[in-house]
Amino acid sequence: MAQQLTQTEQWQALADHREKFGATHLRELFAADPRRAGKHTLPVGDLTVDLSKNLITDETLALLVGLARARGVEVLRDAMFRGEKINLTENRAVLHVALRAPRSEHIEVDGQDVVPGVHEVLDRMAAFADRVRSGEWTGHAVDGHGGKPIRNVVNIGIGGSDLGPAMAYEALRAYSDRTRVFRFVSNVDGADLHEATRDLDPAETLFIVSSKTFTTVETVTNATSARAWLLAGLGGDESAVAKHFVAVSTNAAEVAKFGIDTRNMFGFWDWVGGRYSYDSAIGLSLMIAIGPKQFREMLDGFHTVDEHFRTAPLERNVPALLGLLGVWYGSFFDAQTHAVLPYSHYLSRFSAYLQQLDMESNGKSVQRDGEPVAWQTGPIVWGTPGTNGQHAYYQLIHQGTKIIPADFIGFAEPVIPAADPRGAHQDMLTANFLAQTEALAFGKTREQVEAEGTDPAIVPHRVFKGNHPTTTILAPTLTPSVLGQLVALYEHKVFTQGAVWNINSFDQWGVELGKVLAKKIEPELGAGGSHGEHDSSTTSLIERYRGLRGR
Ligand SMILES: O=P(O)(O)OC[C@H]1O[C@](O)(CO)[C@@H](O)[C@@H]1O
Repeated sequence: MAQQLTQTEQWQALADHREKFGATHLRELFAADPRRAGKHTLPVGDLTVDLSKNLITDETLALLVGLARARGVEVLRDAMFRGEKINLTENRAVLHVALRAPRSEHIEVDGQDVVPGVHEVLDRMAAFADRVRSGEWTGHAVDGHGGKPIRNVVNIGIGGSDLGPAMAYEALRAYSDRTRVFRFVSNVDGADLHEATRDLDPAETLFIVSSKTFTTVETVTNATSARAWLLAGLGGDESAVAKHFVAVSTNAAEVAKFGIDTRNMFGFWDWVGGRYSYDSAIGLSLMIAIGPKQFREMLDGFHTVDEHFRTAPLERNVPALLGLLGVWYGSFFDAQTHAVLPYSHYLSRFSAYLQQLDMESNGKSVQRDGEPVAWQTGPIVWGTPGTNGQHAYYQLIHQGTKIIPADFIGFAEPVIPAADPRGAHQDMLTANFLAQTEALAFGKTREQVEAEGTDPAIVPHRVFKGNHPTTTILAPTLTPSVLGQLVALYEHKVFTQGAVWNINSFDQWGVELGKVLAKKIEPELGAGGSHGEHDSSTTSLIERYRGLRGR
């Protein structure tokens, strides 16, 4: 049995340090060291990451790095990059880093170099994307007329087969082909597919059915309904499917069973986890949107941070340090959540994407050997773009009773065209971005409030205690490469935490039970459906539902 995290001398040292740290305020830490910001600001790729507004001293970081070493973060990291099967419960390698490895690299799984296969698929994707983008790939010919060029691309997938491409499309919308419509359907609620297709011409629509397993009920249900919609719109000719459906999957047999020609399938591998997959063929919709060249720039951005994570000493290894800060707050400050607050409207889906990446990876309570953990694991991840959040929930972060460590992500240059006068909003956006972390760190004292002549009865309400920890990530502008860098940063942060906590960040058994029960309940909802064995609450809700539906 591995040594228990909380029994290690490094953990004990951190616990002692936390006791001494007490209520030390960021005001004191900054006052004591004029070089604090410079000392705790680190570059990675195009990103500048300022850790100085965290509740840390040099000693904290040294102790956290010591813990990471003792927990074998570097050892596990190197095993991942070597293609070892570190996903123990599924006996799989974890090689999303191979998806963005240059052609010249060699990474082996079971003695086979996987990099050539990665590039072969990327090349096929690029050729296909170019054909769609140029209008060479046309839809089904109807009534003797030639097929129409594809104007609408609808990705059907869920979880990792949706959140990544949907987030990245939003993020890189400004780099996308604006003459085409891109939509992402995930929810089995028929409203999703209905809204995504109601104004589209089937003759101009391409569906990309994205599913690693190709057995996910939501995706198969939506794809089946999409095919029915297509055929209804194109005169029922089954041969239309080949022109309007392509698949992205690891499961050729299921793709064929569904009726998609496997020549129109783009593959990936079992060593790519769903939530780590949007830089694989799962990103096909994104590649059609932004073009192969910019897609590859995004992959290069990922690779830059992969190399940093692989080679930088832990003391200066940004994703590792971000992960360690999460360990520090989760276990020593009782932080339950972690906010990610991007100051870019284009990153509106970023936190939703990170929710799966982080919470599906590290929402675990047993260790790699199956023993229960006796420490906190992954946080609740949430957030929306600033400045909107400032007018909604920031009140609680500033003056509530909870500690909410937060990442603030901002950009110097706006992405909208230079000629657009609304680019001038950027200074206001950035002023808010900077003001918030300053306010959160330093707050406003009773003395300051009183000195403003505030009514004494109101004074306590206007005090900001400050000392709320934040990390600031600043990039020149949001490009495909920078997006890749940001995502890789969080992937490796999550990895680091999983290694420290000794959990398997690469399986997701916690999603299974609900799926199994839903399968059992579904037939019970229909007219004459038998009553299965359930608790009294579930049984009466099933009955109420049937009553409401007149069954
Ligand atoms: O790509 P698939 O196989 O349809 O799976 C979709 C998603 O379902 C899950 O398995 C569970 O929610 C995710 O991990 C995955 O991203």
